[in-house]
Amino acid sequence: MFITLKKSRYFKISVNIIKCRPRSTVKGNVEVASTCPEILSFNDIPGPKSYPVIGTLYKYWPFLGDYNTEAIDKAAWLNWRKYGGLVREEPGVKLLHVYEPDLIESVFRQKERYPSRRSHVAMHYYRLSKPHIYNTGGLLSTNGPEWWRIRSAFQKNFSSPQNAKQYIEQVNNIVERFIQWMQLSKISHHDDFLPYLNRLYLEVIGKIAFNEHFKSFTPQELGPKSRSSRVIAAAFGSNSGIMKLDNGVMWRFFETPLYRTLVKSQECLEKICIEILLNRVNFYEKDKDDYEKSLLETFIRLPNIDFKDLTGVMVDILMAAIDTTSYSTSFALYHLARNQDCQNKVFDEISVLFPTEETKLSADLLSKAIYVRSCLKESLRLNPVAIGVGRVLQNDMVLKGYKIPQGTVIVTQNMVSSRLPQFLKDPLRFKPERWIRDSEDYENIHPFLSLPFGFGPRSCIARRLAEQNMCITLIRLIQKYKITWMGGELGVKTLLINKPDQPISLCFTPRIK
Ligand code: HEM
Repeated sequence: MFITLKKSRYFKISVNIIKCRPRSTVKGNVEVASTCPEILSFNDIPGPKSYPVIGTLYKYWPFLGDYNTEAIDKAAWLNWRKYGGLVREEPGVKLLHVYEPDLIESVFRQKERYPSRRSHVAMHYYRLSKPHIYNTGGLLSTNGPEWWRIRSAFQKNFSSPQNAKQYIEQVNNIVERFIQWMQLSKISHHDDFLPYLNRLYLEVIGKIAFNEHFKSFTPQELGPKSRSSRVIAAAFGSNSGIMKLDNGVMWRFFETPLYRTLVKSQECLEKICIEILLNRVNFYEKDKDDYEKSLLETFIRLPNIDFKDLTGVMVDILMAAIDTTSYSTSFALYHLARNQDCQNKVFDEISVLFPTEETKLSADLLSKAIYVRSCLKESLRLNPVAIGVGRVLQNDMVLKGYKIPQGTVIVTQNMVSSRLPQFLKDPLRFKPERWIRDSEDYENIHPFLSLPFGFGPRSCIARRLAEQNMCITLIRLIQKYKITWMGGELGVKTLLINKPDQPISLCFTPRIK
C-alpha cells in the first residue's frame, strides 16, 4: 500500500531515528512511501551516474559536462524533476541536495556546536598562506572553534537590534544624498541601475562599518581606477570566482587565471582595509571621545581580537556587503516596478507613515512599514542571493530513510523549493500579502522554505542591518518616484551570489505632490 509522505509531520519526526521506519522512494518526481525495515546507504540516493575516481565531477567540466556553473539553478531544477527531493552527487566530496522544507528543517535541527560550510576554499588557502596579514581564513571560510572565536567576538555588535537601529539616521542621509545625485545626474532607463546601487551600498557599509566616506559619487570616484571602483571590482572579483574555485582542483597545483583574479582582488581589498584600519587605530588612540560610532570602533575595543583578525573581518565585510545588498535591492525594485498594484500599496503605506518629506525616519516607523518589509521578504523568496544554504554534516544522520554520513556536504535548494506549487500557492507570482498575517491571502508558509539569510548560529551576521538598509532605500525611492520596469524578464547568473542577468533598466518618474 502506498501513501504520500510529502507533508507528513510523522515523517519529519522519524528522520533522525535509525530504526525500522517507513521510508519513501522516488519515482521520477513522485514520492511514495513503503514499509521497509532497513536504512539505505548514501549511494542508494537517486542522482547522476557516479564514476570511479571522478565521481560526478564530469558534470561540472566545461564542454563535457551539462552543468553551467553560471546557471546552476537550472541544473538544480532538472535534478529535482529527474530524481526528487534528495539528490546525491560526488564531485570529489559526498554532496547532497535537499529540496523539501521538512527535510531542510531536519538538517538544521541537528545539534552542531560549530555549524560548518564548505565554501571559499581557495580564499581560505590564500589567507592561510599570508600569516603575517591574517590569523584565519575569516568568517566566511573558517570552520570549527576558530570560526566561533571570531564569530562570537564580532556578532554582538553586528547583529543586535539595538546596534542596527543606531545607524538608521546615517543610512537615511546617505540614501537621500543618493536620490539628490540621481536627480542631478538625470538617471534614466538607458543606464544600468545596478552599478549605482553598488556605489550606494559601498557608501552605506563604509560609513556603518568603518566610518569611511568613499565619496563614490564624485566625478573622480566614478572613474574606473578610483578607490571606490577598485573596491567594488575587487569584491566582485573575489565573490564571482568562489563557486568555480570550490568545484575546481587545478588551482591547487598551479596559479590558474581564476585563482590569480581571486588573489589580486583579495590583495586590493586587504590593502585598502589595512590603510583604513591604521588610520582609525591612530585616530581612536588620539581622540577617544570625539568620533562617530562605527562597527570598527566597537571591534577595536574587543578583547582577544588583534589587528590581523580585524583585517580579515573588514575584508569579509566588503566582500559580503556590496553585491548581496545591491542585487537584492535590484530584484525588489524589479518586482515592485512590474507589479504596480504592490508599488501603489507601498506608496500608500509610506504616505501614512511619512506624511511629509520632513518626517524623520525612525526605528518605530520602520517597524510599522509592514507592507514594505513583506515586499522585501517576497522578493528574497523569489530571488534569494544564494541558491540555498551549505552545511558540512558533523554527525551521521538519517534523512528520508537514507544514512547520510558525517562529512557530507549538504546544499539546501531553497531557491527551487520556494517556487514549487507543492509548498505555496501561485508560487511564481509576486504576492507580498502571503506574508501578512491579517491579509486574506496570508499563507502559513513553512519556516524552512525561504531562508535568504541562512539559518542558525552560522546565518548572515548582518541580516538586521541589510534588511534595514534595503527598507530605507525602497521607502525613500518609492516616496519620490513611480518606478517602471523597462527591461525583459529578469533571470540570474549563479556566481555564488545570484546576479541579475541583464541591466537593471528602470524608469523613475517623479511623483506629483
Ligand atoms: C541582502 C543582503 C544579504 C543577504 C541576502 C545575505 C545572505 C547571507 C547568507 C545566505 C549567508 C550564509 C548563511 C548560512 O550559512 O546560514 C550569509 C553569511 C554572511 N554574511 Fe550575509 N547577506 C547579506 C548581506 C550581508 C552584509 C551587508 C554583510 C556585512 C556587512 C554580510 C556579512 C556576512 C558574513 C560575514 C557571513 C558569514 C557568517 C558566518 O559564516 O559566520 N552579509 N549572508
